[in-house]
Amino acid sequence: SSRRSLLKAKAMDLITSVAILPLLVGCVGIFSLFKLLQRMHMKAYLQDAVVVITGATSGLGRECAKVFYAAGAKLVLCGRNREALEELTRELAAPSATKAQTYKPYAVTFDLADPGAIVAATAEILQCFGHVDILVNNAGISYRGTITDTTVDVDKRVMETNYFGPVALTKALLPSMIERRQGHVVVISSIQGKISIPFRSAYAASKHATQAFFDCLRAEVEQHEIEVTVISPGYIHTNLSRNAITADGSRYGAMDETTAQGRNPADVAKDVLSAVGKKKKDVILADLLPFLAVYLRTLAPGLFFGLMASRARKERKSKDS
Ligand SMILES: NC(=O)C1=CN([C@@H]2O[C@H](COP(=O)(O)OP(=O)(O)OC[C@H]3O[C@@H](n4cnc5c(N)ncnc54)[C@H](OP(=O)(O)O)[C@@H]3O)[C@@H](O)[C@H]2O)C=CC1
Ligand SMILES: CCCCCCCCCCCCCCCC(=O)OCC(=O)COP(=O)(O)O
Repeated sequence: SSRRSLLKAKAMDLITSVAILPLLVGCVGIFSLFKLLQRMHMKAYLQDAVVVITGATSGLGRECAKVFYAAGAKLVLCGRNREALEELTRELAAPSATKAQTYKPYAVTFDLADPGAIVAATAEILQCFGHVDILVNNAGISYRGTITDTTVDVDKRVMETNYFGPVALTKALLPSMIERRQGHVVVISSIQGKISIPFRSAYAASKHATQAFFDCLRAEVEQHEIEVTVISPGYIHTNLSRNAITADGSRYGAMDETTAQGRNPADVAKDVLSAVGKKKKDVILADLLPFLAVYLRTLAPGLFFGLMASRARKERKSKDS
């Protein structure tokens, strides 16, 4: 009887391996096919798409310009510094390995903190290629300071650049997207649009407002076939901390260690391209700790606020010593 049960066990092994193997092969095959179709769809979506990128003069915006250009997008590059935009255009025109058909970008210069300039810029943007398919609201400034020392003018400046500017530009471009029943609004927010850390009040507030506004927009424009993607990166190695403003409105001017140790902007730009190509709705591009912090804020707010208070105490102490 022991021989019979051994045979039975062997037969069972054979049956399960015969059944599991094709199942595994099938799953891998379906997954690969799904990935291939996704890549093909992404390629078709980005090739010839008219993409407007704000803050294209440096950092993440500049790298986004490179990846969207290489994907065959028709770019409208925005920033305040015309020379930097022209230099980028020359760099993009240099021979590269891309197989996609590429197009010479247009440059539109305007200050996002100036509502009048946004109206004029919108007309110029729409004239470049006749319409806009994808708007990447990337431009932004950061801030460092204590709430008690910071003038309300500084709060407003950060809000104007990071929140009212993108909101005004989006509102100005939306009617033409709605009319075509086609469009995609992307916004580069921050992990600080989901959690608030000490000495970043104006910046975190502007990014929380951004998250809220574009979440509302997503729901409202779904009926017009318009996509909305909110991207929340963690630290990136750019000039963000150097360009940050302080409590009295002066430039911070230093490269913080957190920024210096941040992700390579070229890698983040690839993730942005992928999120846009896949029409993702909300994406966090950060390391494990900030990622967990977002969940801690929701699941155990008391603990999160305690950690932030201790962070504030430590930072104040290290500044005083
Ligand atoms: N670096 C980081 O750690 C992180 C960055 N982010 C976000 O990424 C985005 C890009 O920042 P990043 O590349 O890091 O920083 P950079 O300082 O390198 O780039 C900021 C860009 O925004 C533009 N800009 C700033 N103010 C204005 C304005 N008033 N009008 C028009 N353009 C303006 C700048 O253009 P100009 O040449 O005119 O100054 C520049 O191109 C920002 O929204 C930032 O909040 C999010 C998470 C982390
Ligand atoms: C279950 C365990 C959870 C542990 C959580 C511990 C909490 C740790 C706090 C981590 C804080 C991360 C802050 C990340 C901030 C960030 O990435 O900001 C991106 C920016 O926008 C950077 O701008 P800045 O001007 O501040 O350089």
